Amino acid sequence: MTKTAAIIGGGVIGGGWAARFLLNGWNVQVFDPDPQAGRKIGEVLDNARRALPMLYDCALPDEGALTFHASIAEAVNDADWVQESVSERLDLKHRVFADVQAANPAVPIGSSTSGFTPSELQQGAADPARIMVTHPFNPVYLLPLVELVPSPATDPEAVDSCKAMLTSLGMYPLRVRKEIEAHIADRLLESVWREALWLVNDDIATTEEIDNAIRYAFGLRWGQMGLFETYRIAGGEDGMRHFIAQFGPTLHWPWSKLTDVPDLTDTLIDRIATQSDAQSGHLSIRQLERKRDGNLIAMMRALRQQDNATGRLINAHQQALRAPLSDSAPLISQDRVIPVDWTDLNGHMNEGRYGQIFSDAADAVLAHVGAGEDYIASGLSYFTVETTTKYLAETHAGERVRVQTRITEGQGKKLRCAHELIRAADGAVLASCDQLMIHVSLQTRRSCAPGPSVADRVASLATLHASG
Ligand SMILES: NC(=O)C1=CN([C@@H]2O[C@H](COP(=O)(O)OP(=O)(O)OC[C@H]3O[C@@H](n4cnc5c(N)ncnc54)[C@H](O)[C@@H]3O)[C@@H](O)[C@H]2O)C=CC1
Ligand SMILES: C[N+](C)(C)CC(=O)CC(=O)[O-]
Repeated sequence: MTKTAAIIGGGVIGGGWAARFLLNGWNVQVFDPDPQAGRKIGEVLDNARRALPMLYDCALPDEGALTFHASIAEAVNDADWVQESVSERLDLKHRVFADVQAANPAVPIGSSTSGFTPSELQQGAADPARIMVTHPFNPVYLLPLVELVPSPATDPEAVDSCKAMLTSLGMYPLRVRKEIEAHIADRLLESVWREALWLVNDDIATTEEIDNAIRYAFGLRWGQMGLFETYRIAGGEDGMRHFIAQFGPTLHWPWSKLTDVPDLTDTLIDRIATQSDAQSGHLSIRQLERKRDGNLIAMMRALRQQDNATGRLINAHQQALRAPLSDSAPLISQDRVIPVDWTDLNGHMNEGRYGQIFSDAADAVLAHVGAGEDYIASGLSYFTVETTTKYLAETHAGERVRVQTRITEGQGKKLRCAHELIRAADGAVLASCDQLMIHVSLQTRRSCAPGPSVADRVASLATLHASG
């Protein structure tokens, strides 16, 4: 049955949560007194619809229904999960929890708070056991981390089910073992932010120079290895011990101003805002969001290829999402969205990627007939010996497509597939590919007859496709 999330507070973060839930098939019920909330969430959702499906090589679940409600009680009434994302004020959050628990006493509540501890959030609550911190990162629909912070009063079962729920949304719940203000990640971000404010305040660097220092170097390192693994390598062959021996003493040198914070005077705020306008003011926030999303997708897809960190998480989520093929005529061998890194300077999908999608389609067909990973590990496989591709219409990033495949020849060593790439929106045929594969032994690297079960599966699908 479709699950329902109530989002209380539909700003930057509530909108991101709404998109994450909706695009993973949940219904979403929003309460936010801001008359602009519907428009703002709609715009975030448009960006999310464009971005999130591009991360995967298969289709996401059908989108859930989004509704707006006139009160907290109405929004949470039948909800399976409540995500509180109101402004960062403890009194406001307490009032929201009171209203939620009066309307739906059993529902678990996650708070997006950047800094409050769960114990602080639970003060005065009717049922503290249902309340925990689930702190996400912007954009919530793309970045997987959620800091999951219970207090000793939080029900451990509610924490376990929250963990499972977040995983099913493709997120990475990091269970924070001891509650602390600003959790783990924001403590780290705060350090960099404070140091950066000093650098601008002391007129040592502009906002753009600081951003360049991050994005041309350690920002790239952090995205795939974090801090400690990176510094282990920086220690050379002797690793962390050598790193600390060399850079330990510098901790006592004046390399940081973190013991102190600059006053946010009007002059400093003006300087930061003016420099930031000069750096990025030519783009609207929505344009910046789209630029950010495209970069994030390209980086995360690269990490998928390496099966590393966030990439490994997305690969595992895709395994859970991918529906098995059924013996239809034709087979639906691919159902996906064209990702942003598949397009070229002409602004459409590059011809090399047609080869990729038809190759992925063939892999799906081979797995379906029993010639997948285990079969290949046993020393048998198919090699492609000929393809003829016709490019019939342009395809663009963000478009949902499917590949329909018929087995047109399936006797002996030969397996011939006729693939058609179809645009989901209007059924237009975008390309076709005739692909001949020959069964081989991976020991001799020469052709040989397939195993009996694979031969039977291929032959029976060829018969089905000849008649269907
Ligand atoms: N902006 C960020 O980068 C991040 C923020 N957070 C946390 O998420 C929470 C929300 O922050 P943002 O989305 O940035 O703020 P925001 O200002 O964009 O959105 C807050 C929303 O709460 C609504 N609101 C105010 N009172 C309300 C009430 N009584 N009931 C329902 N809605 C109400 C406002 O109308 C507004 O739309 C905060 O706790 C913040 O610390 C967490 C991660 C990142
Ligand atoms: C600035 N911030 C403290 C609100 C940041 C966060 O909480 C997480 C993020 O997305 O950077």
